[in-house]
Amino acid sequence: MSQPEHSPPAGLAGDVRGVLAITAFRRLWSTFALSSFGDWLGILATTSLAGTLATSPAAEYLAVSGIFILRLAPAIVFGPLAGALADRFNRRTVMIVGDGLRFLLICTIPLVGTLWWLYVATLLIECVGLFWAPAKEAAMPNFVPRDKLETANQLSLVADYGTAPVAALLFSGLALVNTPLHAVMPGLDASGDYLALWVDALTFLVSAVVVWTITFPPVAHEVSARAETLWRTIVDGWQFVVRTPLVRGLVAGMLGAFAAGGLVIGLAQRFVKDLGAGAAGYGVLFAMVFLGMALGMALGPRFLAGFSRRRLFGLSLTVAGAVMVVLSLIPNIVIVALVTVVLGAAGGVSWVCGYTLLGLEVEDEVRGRTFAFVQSLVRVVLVGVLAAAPLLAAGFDSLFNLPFTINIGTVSLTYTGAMVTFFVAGIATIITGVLAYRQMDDRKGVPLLSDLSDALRSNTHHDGGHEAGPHPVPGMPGATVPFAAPGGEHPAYDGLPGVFIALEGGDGAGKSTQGALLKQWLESLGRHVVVTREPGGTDAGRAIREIVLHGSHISPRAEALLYAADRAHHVESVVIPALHRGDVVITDRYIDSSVAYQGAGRDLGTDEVLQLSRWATCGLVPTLTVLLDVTPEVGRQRRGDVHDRLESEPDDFHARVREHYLQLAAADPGRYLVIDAALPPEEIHRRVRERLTPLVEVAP
Ligand SMILES: Nc1ncnc2c1ncn2[C@@H]1O[C@H](COP(=O)(O)OP(=O)(O)OP(=O)(O)O)[C@@H](O)[C@H]1O
Ligand SMILES: Cc1cn([C@H]2C[C@H](O)[C@@H](COP(=O)(O)O)O2)c(=O)[nH]c1=O
Repeated sequence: MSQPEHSPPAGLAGDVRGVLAITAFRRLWSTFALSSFGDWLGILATTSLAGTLATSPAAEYLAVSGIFILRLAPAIVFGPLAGALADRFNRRTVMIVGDGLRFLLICTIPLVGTLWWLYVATLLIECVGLFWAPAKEAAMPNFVPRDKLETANQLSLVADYGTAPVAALLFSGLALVNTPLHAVMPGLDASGDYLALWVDALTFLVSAVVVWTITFPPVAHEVSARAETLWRTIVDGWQFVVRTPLVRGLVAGMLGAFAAGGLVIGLAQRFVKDLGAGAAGYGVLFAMVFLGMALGMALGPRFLAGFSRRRLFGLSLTVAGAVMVVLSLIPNIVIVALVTVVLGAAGGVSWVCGYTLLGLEVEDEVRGRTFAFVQSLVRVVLVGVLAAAPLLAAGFDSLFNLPFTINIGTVSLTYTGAMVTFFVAGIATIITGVLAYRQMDDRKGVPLLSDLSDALRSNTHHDGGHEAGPHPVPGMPGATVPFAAPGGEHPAYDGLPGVFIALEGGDGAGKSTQGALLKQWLESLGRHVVVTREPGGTDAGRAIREIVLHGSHISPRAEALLYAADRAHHVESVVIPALHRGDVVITDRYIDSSVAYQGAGRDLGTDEVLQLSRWATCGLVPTLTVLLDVTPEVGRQRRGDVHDRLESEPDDFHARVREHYLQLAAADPGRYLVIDAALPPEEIHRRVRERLTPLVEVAP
């Protein structure tokens, strides 16, 4: 994987520069932009040409819709097949051949110049695009580090949709310059469609050449994948989506989002007309949706940088649904226009989160198939919704005898079938969002509102700066710790106002349960509390968590280093800022987990592992560590059937872990509270409170 050639500054612009500094990605991205631009220009030129080539006004309407149907239909029929094939072939080759074929096919349209060939060529171009798109989507995550994938996805979406207005402007410009050109070049038609098609073809040729210059990172599975049967590959891809709860939730959520979006698009014209706003209002509404989407995609993930992406996905969907309900209930064009920005923003956030999560959570081997399934299903849903929306609205009109007007004082509100459809779709989207949230939640036990406010506060802290500057850390060139901490071994940690509590113990000991109870209690005392965890308290940490807990085999030393890496980033970006604000930080696991699990459990040496974590954290030590002492048998019973990599270790591994935890606590009783985890949760909580009361009461 290529690395950035220089260290970029922080912030959105910095992130974007950081990703674009990866030369191979920059080139790949330029091909995305070129191909998308070509697609938009192609849509405009082919639909316009279809209208021109039709022989009557009625035929004109059918000819134009025929182009749209032909653009959507191949995905429904061939989408999964194309995705499976894209996974089996070299992605670079698929992209070069795909762009080359599209160049040739587009050239044939003005050369043949008939409506039937326009249809055939459109169908073939779309079929080629079906192979190109999953190859592109599946290749991209291999070009950027995992923590930059979200920014890369945002850039990819900009390439996908930001090129649409540019193509539209160029299309209009080409129509203008076509008039003098047409006089001297008889091969061009009078309307400028052929000229647009020639330019369109050129974009695909350039894109093919650019892809040809890019070296793709090697993909381990390519050779073995070729040995599988095609049918097996398709079935595996489909089963992967259906059987993996996270991906299932993600795909269902994304389809819900598209269904809602399709419904808004399908009924927007009618809805605006019902509001008495006409074509101008329609234009404004569209502009607002796109403005909102752009804002949501660009700013949402940044504004909530520390917030779980899985939670954000479900949450943004739910917000989108709620906004649709508001839209349906307040039929006033000004309010609708404003609220539509929020709808677009929520849709944009869920879209970028969904794509990022698919890129992160789906293994490279089946990623192409998964993206292809999603893309095909999205199209099926869009076609269905676009067809059903007017029927539904008309059905509601006759069922409820609409329109119906309510007069509230001087305000009169008129409800139509379009609004009832929006209302129903909004409720359905809320349900989808809530289900996706519940199925994908990776912060169970952490209340949503406080999680959100923690993320917002951390963000404000990062972006807003603070009075004391960051401290350079001796021995770590370039690293800084913003402030001093209580109980730290490093002088930079002296005097941090917060309280740092670590919850430790074997798997299933009840740490999350106690963390949630503790937070509730501390908040009732008026303290601000940050509940976090290791591994996975940050975005980068969540990616590390996937590798260490759910990935394939990794060597014990690599595992120890990954936990240390997660910890280093967690401490610097979440724990220290919160302690500086004077918050109480409760972390579910910290250094002792590494010492017990990797040092004793994996037998890597407890001293070495401790040194590694001390270095990673610049010696930040918790104010108090609560050790919930659980036997391997009880822990196993509580965990049930689901086991991650560490949990699947045999009981003697967990016995070594437990033994070492107890040794650590015995060596420093002043800093540990050991509690029998078999006690009832309320009793454990009472004991923790008793010990913590003096610590949290003296603090501000
Ligand atoms: N004191 C207790 N007595 C009995 N059951 C408990 C107790 N505390 C928690 N449990 C139950 O045990 C299970 C594991 O609890 P919890 O998720 O809080 O543990 P954990 O240590 O955070 O787990 P892990 O480390 O595996 O993530 C849950 O079903 C929870 O309801
Ligand atoms: C921090 C840390 C964790 N582990 C292990 C311990 C658990 O099996 C998992 C974390 O899962 P949980 O559900 O969040 O308890 O990872 C470890 O081996 N080393 C560590 O440093």
